[in-house]
Amino acid sequence: MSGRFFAVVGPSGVGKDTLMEAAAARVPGLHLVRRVITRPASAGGEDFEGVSEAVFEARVAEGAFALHWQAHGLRYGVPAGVDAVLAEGRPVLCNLSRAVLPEAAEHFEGMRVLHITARPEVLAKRLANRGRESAADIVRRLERAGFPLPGGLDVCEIDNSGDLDAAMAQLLAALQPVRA
Ligand SMILES: Nc1ncnc2c1ncn2[C@@H]1O[C@H](COP(=O)(O)OP(=O)(O)O)[C@@H](O)[C@H]1O
Ligand SMILES: O=P(O)(O)OC[C@H]1O[C@H](OP(=O)(O)OP(=O)(O)O)[C@H](O)[C@@H]1O
Repeated sequence: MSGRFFAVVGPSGVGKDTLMEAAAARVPGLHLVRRVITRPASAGGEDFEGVSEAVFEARVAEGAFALHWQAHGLRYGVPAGVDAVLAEGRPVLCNLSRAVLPEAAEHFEGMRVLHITARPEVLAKRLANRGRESAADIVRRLERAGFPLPGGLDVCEIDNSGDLDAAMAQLLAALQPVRA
């Protein structure tokens, strides 16, 4: 049986990458997607492949992505190799844009959305502490915080306003197979 694709979404600074890494350390076999991004490889944060616009465009043309989108002035791609990981029966976690969810649901059958949320003042503080973006970029990311989720999806809400362990418990529960 093929593994399940879990789309991790939510506003910038909410803790998506932190939770995904903690989950991978706890759940044997769980695969974290290494995204391709047109961001300098030195930017830090998640483990990703940093490429130029031209390289990204060439990858799109050769069908190297299962899914790709644009956000924050950057381009993001999910390598097509993720389909082989799912075919091995492994669960997959991937950080996606909320805007790309309808397309993702078409590609990944049985996809579950893990919607991570936190109070606005918590987001602002976390982004400032993370220090990866400029103040102007942080303002733009906070403006996007309330972006609504498209309807018709299988969504689990996970509140990460408080300590990480509380959100991890919710995340681990959401990864459990659905019982018939
Ligand atoms: N529950 C939490 N409590 C305190 N700090 C957190 C918590 N979750 C995440 N963080 C911190 O908030 C910042 C943003 O987290 P990150 O995982 O990069 O968010 P995202 O990937 O959603 O943008 C990071 O510095 C991270 O260490
Ligand atoms: O359409 P949205 O749901 O607002 O998402 C926009 C982008 O933000 C996140 O990227 P990234 O991981 O670079 O940013 P973040 O860590 O600050 O969330 C997410 O993976 C999308 O690529």
